[in-house]
Amino acid sequence: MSETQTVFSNDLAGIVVGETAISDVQGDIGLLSYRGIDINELVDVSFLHVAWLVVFGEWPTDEERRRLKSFMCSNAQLTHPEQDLLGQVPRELHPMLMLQGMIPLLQMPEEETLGRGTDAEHGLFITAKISALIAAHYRLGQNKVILHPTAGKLRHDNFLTMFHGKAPTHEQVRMLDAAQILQMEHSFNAGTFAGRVCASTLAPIQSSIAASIGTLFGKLHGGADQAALEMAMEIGSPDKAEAYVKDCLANKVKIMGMGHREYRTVDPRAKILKPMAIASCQDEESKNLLATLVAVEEACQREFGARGQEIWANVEFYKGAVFHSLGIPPHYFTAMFAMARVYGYIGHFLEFREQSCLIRPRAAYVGSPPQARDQSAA
Ligand SMILES: CC(=O)SCCNC(=O)CCNC(=O)[C@H](O)C(C)(C)COP(=O)(O)OP(=O)(O)OC[C@H]1O[C@@H](n2cnc3c(N)ncnc32)[C@H](O)[C@@H]1OP(=O)(O)O
Ligand SMILES: O=C([O-])CC(=O)C(=O)O
Repeated sequence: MSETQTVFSNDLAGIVVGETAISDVQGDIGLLSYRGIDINELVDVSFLHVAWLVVFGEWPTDEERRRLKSFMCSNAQLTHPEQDLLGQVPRELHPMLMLQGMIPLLQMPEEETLGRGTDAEHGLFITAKISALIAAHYRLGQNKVILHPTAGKLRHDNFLTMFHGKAPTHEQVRMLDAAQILQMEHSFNAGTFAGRVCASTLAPIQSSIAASIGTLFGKLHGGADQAALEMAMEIGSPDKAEAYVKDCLANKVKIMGMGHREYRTVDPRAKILKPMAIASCQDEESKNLLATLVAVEEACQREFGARGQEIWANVEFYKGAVFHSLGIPPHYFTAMFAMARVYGYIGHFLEFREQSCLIRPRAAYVGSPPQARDQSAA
């Protein structure tokens, strides 16, 4: 056991627990970059190219692009055994629980086609399967047939077609690409950290990704996307937002999609997603939802301002409005988040394994002191 200074922290806020070269979250000034490139510059780049950059730290060559595209398409089709397994999953099970359960059951490919090692091959195989699992789970829940990807189509063109059963517009694909790029990676967030802890025991990549996905599910983390849009639906209209916010604050209820552990200003992803939501919410119902979200954000800022504090929307707040405009039901939002974040998880798994060590903190024991066993007791 190494001699280290004892630091006590329940929530690890502000504690540095490792190094990473994958992304940089500059919370004070609201900047996020992947591999040294600001997300504002990455948001319009091809989705799979950014994914490769996040995972491997360099842009793919032309040959790697070609191989990756075809690898993704061929694996975004569920095999018969995979379809049978998914068929056993209760239809009403939350998609995040379905993903966390299904990922370790996937049969990993034996051959390597991407030339980046077994862990990377398995990780990217899982990314392709996640999109297929989400679309198939949704369609089974709708009593519809499972659809397969079409070779040559863009990744999210295929996904939206497999989900809805009809081809999306070019604009919808572009919007989903951008939203997914924005969610791809975020340093040592809870889900990624859980995956690193799992990787630290030398568990395989599918265990690490499943651990991350289980952690992403909670409402204080990735699950806030579903919760934020459902909150707007429950509030119903912008004029009721102020009373809702006051009531939450009076009862110490957190407002979903607001606040962040690292950002002390607006989350740079929310800054991009808000105008996207404004552009995409066109029908009356979507416009009302969006106006309700805006009213919640403003009411939060007024209430916190009155106490001399600040609060800002995070990535989750307006993302739901964008997904809603793409016809994605709220309980699939977090699974869509996982579908993007998994590239970050893979990058961290590969990075961590380069300098692997067991992560095992210490606890302050506060139970009864150890006692000698009463020998007279039976
Ligand atoms: C992808 C992601 O994971 S982004 C985050 C998604 N999560 C959410 O949107 C859930 C809502 N937000 C929250 O619960 C929090 O802001 C968190 C969990 C994200 C960050 O929490 P922490 O860093 O622990 O901040 P903390 O909870 O200490 O907040 C500081 C103060 O602001 C308050 N606060 C922070 N966020 C909120 C919120 N959303 N609603 C109401 N009050 C809030 C806290 O109650 C606390 O007040 P206090 O000092 O009077 O006790
Ligand atoms: O970093 C965090 O704590 C949460 C977050 O924004 C993310 O995971 O994208």
